[in-house]
Parts: sequence; C-alpha cells; structure tokens
Amino acid sequence: MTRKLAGERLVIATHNAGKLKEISALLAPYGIDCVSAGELGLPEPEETGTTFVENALLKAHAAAKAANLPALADDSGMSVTALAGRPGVYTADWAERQWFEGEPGRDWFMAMGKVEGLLTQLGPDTDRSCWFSCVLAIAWPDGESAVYEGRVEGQFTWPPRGTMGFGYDPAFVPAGHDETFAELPPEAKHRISHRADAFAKLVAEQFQQ
Ligand SMILES: O=c1nc[nH]c2c1ncn2[C@H]1C[C@H](O)[C@@H](COP(=O)(O)OP(=O)(O)OP(=O)(O)O)O1
Ligand SMILES: [Mg+2]
Repeated sequence: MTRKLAGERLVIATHNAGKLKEISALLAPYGIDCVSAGELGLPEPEETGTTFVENALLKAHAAAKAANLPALADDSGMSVTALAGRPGVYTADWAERQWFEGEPGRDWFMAMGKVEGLLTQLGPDTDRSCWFSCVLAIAWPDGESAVYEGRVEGQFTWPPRGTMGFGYDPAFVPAGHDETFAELPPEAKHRISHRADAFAKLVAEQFQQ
C-alpha cells in the first residue's frame, strides 16, 4: 500500500552525519518538517540483518516506534566486483570506531586501505569496478513500511582524493567522471548517487505531488 507523506514530521533515522546532510539536502525542496534520530536522542539500533533491505527496515521501524512518527532510514555500502561484492552490507564495519577530537567517528582511511590491500594482492591488472548501493526504508508507527533501492557504478581508485562527502567517497570515481565523489560538489553527487537514485523512487511513490 502506498501512503503519501504530507504535513507529517519525518524522522531521519541515521546517526551518520554525512548521510544526514545528504538526506536533508535531498528532502529540502519538498518542505517536509524533519528531525534527526540524534536530535530526538534515539538509540542506534544494532544492525543484525544480512542485507541492506533488512538493515534499512530494522532502523526505520525502530525509529518510527520510538518516536511515534514516520521514519526514513538508509542502509548503504560499497561492493567491489573482484572481492565478490565485499564489503557490501559490512562497509561501515570495516572502519573501526574511533574518537576524533573528542567526537565519535570511524576510520574511513583504514577501511578504504583494506579494500586497496585486497585489490593489490590480486595483482596490478585487477578489475577495480565497484558500486555503491543504497536502500531507503520508510516506516510508520503502525508497522507499515516500504523500501527503495538505488545504485551507482564506478571504479575504486587509490590513493584517495578529495575532501567533500563522507565515508568511502575519496576512493570512488563514478562512471563517466574523472573526479572522485569527494572531489565533486554535493550537487553533482546528488545528480548521480546511489542515495539520489533511491530517493527519486521514494519521492515518486510517497510524496504528495
Ligand atoms: O555516499 C556514500 N559515500 C561514501 N561512503 C558511503 C556512502 N554511502 C554509504 N557509504 C559507506 C559508509 C557508511 O558508513 C557505510 C554504510 O553503513 P550504514 O550502516 O548504512 O551506515 P552508518 O552505520 O554509517 O549510519 P546509520 O546506520 O546510522 O545510518 O557505507
Ligand atoms: Mg549503521
């Protein structure tokens, strides 16, 4: 069942500052009143699923129930062809949790380095193609939900380049571009990203047009 969003407050159910910024920018033109999981003090649920869909649904349902509001969650990751799709759903886990100047964060450079290390072991002519996936899940307090999947193809590059974006962006060159996602301005990333792809499908089905 499709349930159009209108006039209701929406929880952005992520604890990742980079995602929050991107999802807020994607939502901005629609005038939806948003609040983040962090602002509401919601706990970060354990991601026990083995697929993006399972984890996105788990996060959206947990936030919708806890806040008694509709909630939008994102589960995403990078899959490398030559690594049989790894790290995939475990993309965040490959980056150890660390403290940076008193703030909790993750060591993305180390995580990208793990991918690079595995590709290097496979030899100099290894296929470096990879893709980002994003599953957006929207859930309501009564248990209803819907999921939308997006994807963007590209190449894993080393060393990492650029300072924009977040996560694995500095090592990802989207197909048809020379710059990494961390070198492209946010508007350019929003035209082609896995998140923007999933978001367009969400908008088409769930937003009052
Ligand atoms: O556009 C992207 N540009 C770069 N890296 C990205 C992107 N999209 C996902 N990624 C990577 C990093 C992220 O940590 C992981 C997803 O892990 P994932 O569990 O979905 O997110 P998370 O734990 O960081 O935040 P939360 O679960 O609170 O939404 O994939
Ligand atoms: Mg997570």
